[in-house]
Amino acid sequence: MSSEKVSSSAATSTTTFTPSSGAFSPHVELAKGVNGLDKLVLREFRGSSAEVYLYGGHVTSWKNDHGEELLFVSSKAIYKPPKAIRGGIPICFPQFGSLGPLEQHGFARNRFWAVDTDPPPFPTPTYRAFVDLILKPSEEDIKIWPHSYEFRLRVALGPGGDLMLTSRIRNTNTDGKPFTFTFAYHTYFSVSDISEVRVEGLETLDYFDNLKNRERFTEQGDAITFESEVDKIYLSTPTKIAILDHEKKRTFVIRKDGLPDAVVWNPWDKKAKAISDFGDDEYKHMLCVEAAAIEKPITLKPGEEWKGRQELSAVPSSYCSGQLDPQKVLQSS
Ligand SMILES: O=P(O)(O)OC[C@H]1O[C@H](O)[C@H](O)[C@@H](O)[C@@H]1O
Repeated sequence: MSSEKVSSSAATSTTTFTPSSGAFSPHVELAKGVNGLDKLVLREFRGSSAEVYLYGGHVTSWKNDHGEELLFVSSKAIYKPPKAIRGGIPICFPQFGSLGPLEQHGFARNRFWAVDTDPPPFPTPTYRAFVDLILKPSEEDIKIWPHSYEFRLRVALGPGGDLMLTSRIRNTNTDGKPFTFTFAYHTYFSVSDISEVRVEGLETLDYFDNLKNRERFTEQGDAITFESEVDKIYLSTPTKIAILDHEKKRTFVIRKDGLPDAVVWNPWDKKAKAISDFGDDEYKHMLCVEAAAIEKPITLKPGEEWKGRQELSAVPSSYCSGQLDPQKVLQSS
C-alpha cells in the first residue's frame, strides 16, 4: 500500500443494484431520494421511520413516532458521488479520519452498496422493519486497499422507534492475508442548541484531542458541555452514552457493542464556515457522537468476521443515563 494519501475512485466503478420493491418486508419500501438516488424507507406501526441510501449505506433520517427528525443533515449536503452526504450516519471504514493512507474516513461512505437479498442468519433476534445492505470491493477499490471483504450492514427500526445498525465485516482474502481496519458510525444528532447539551458517560476517561496534535488527556469529572470546537476520541468508553438536549427535554442514548471508543465532534463557528457542505450556523444544531473502534485497530484473518453494533434511542430527559434504563421504565408505564 503506497504511503501517500490515495483518493478513492468515484463510485462509478461500482455496479449498483436496484432491488424490486417486492423484495422487502411490508415495513420497508424502495424510493427515489435526492438527485434520484435509491433509498430504502423503514416504517413502524407507531409512526417512527428511518431512511438509508444505497449510496454510502448512509442513514439520512430517523424520525420518532411524532415525525420529529432526530438526526442532523446539513441543508448544504451534496447527494452526489464522490462526496459523502453531510450528516445522518456516515460509515467510516476501513479507516477512521486521517489515521492511515486512505482518504479521510475511508471509502465505504462514497460507494454504492447493494441490497443483500440472502444475508447469513442474524445471530440475535431483530426488529420487523430492517434492511440488509452489502458492500464488496470493486477492482478499483482493491487497487487502493488490496483486500477482499464482505461488509454487511443491517439497519433496523424497533417497535419503540429505536434505530439499530449492525455491521458484520468478514475477511474473504484468498491469499491468506489478514487485514486491519478502524471503524466508526459517524452519527450526527440533531440538537436544539449545542450550548444547552450535555454528554454523560465519558467523564474521567482518557481521550486523544484532535485539536492538540492528538495528544492524550484525561477528561474532567462531570458531564461534558460545549462552548467551542471539540474533536476528541474517547477511549475504552462504556456501552451506554447519553446526550441530553435540555431545551427539548430529550435524551439520546447510544448503546454499543464491539465499539470501545467514541468520538465527540462539533466544528463550532470558524470550522463550520470552512466546510463547504455545512451551513455557517448549523453547528448550533448538531453534535457528533461516533461509536468507534480506533485506538486498537481490528485485525481479521481470512474467514474471520467482526461485528460492531449501535442502538440509538430517544427518551424523555427525566431519565438520567446512569440510574434508570429508559426502556424498562417506558415498558412498565
Ligand atoms: O468532513 P468529514 O471528512 O466528514 O469529517 C468530519 C469530522 O469527522 C470526525 O468527527 C473527525 O474526528 C473530525 O476531525 C472531522 O472533521
